[in-house]
Amino acid sequence: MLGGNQRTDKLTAPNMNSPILVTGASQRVGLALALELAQAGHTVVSASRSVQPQAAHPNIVQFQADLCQATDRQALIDYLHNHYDGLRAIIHNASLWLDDGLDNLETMFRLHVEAPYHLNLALGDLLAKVEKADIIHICDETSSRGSKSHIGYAATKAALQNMVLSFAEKYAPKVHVNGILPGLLILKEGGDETYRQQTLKKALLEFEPGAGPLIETVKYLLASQYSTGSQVVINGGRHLKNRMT
Ligand SMILES: NC(=O)C1=CN([C@@H]2O[C@H](COP(=O)(O)OP(=O)(O)OC[C@H]3O[C@@H](n4cnc5c(N)ncnc54)[C@H](OP(=O)(O)O)[C@@H]3O)[C@@H](O)[C@H]2O)C=CC1
Ligand SMILES: Nc1nc2c(c(=O)[nH]1)N=C([C@H](O)[C@@H](O)CO)CN2
Repeated sequence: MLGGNQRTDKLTAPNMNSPILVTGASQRVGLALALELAQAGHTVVSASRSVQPQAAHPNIVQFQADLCQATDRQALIDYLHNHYDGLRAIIHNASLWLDDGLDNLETMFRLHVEAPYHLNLALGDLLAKVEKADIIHICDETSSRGSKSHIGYAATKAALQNMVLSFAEKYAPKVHVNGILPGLLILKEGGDETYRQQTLKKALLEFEPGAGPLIETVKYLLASQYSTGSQVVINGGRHLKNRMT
């Protein structure tokens, strides 16, 4: 039973002329997400600095871009406007988990804040051309509690999280804008076992989940007809561990 402004399921079906832009899809979580969406029939435009053979799929277009650079972002914006009728979704996944320092802070600001801000503003017209459009910001659960070891990373992810609220209001009702706040997903390759064990024990669910929880959440949000301005936490209950009760 569909009423009011509800959309029919057929509108969430993959539309080959309205791709999903996934930033940072050359490895790990972003790559797994891009391949999952491509296998579901979506056209995926993947924007990263490197082009990877692992991302080769008939439905994936790899667009090489350093999203810290406005000129590269503009080239991506122009490409999308020149080649597609609309844009089904933008998933801002590109990120750098850098140590603290002024240069690294500037880099993370450019990637986590400036790039999503620029792309959301410049691509709003393409998103508005499809019935069901989404913007998803991949934030971090440290956005809301800080991180003494990654102050700049957490601060820039917090800004990314805040922009969910502003763009959700700006683009309603045609474009839904939501944030995903992961805890642990995939540890860095080659990390030491001590760090791994310490990290796993920070959550109630003491295991390394991989890309799955994020992919499931993206699929839910793409299908949702009543979610915007939401922040979906997927952290294994980390916020409840070792509380001062
Ligand atoms: N892994 C985890 O446990 C957690 C991850 N997250 C978040 O989930 C998302 C995915 O995480 P994960 O897969 O580990 O991330 P990675 O750091 O492994 O990959 C980040 C991606 O961003 C791309 N990227 C980096 N810099 C740029 C740039 N200047 N321009 C364009 N693309 C760039 C990289 O591609 P390339 O180098 O080719 O440019 C890569 O594809 C991220 O947003 C992350 O912050 C949040 C919490 C936990
Ligand atoms: N861009 C990235 N962001 C984050 C990463 C990563 O590898 N790349 N990793 C983490 C950690 O796994 C953290 O969640 C647990 O130590 C956080 N963000």
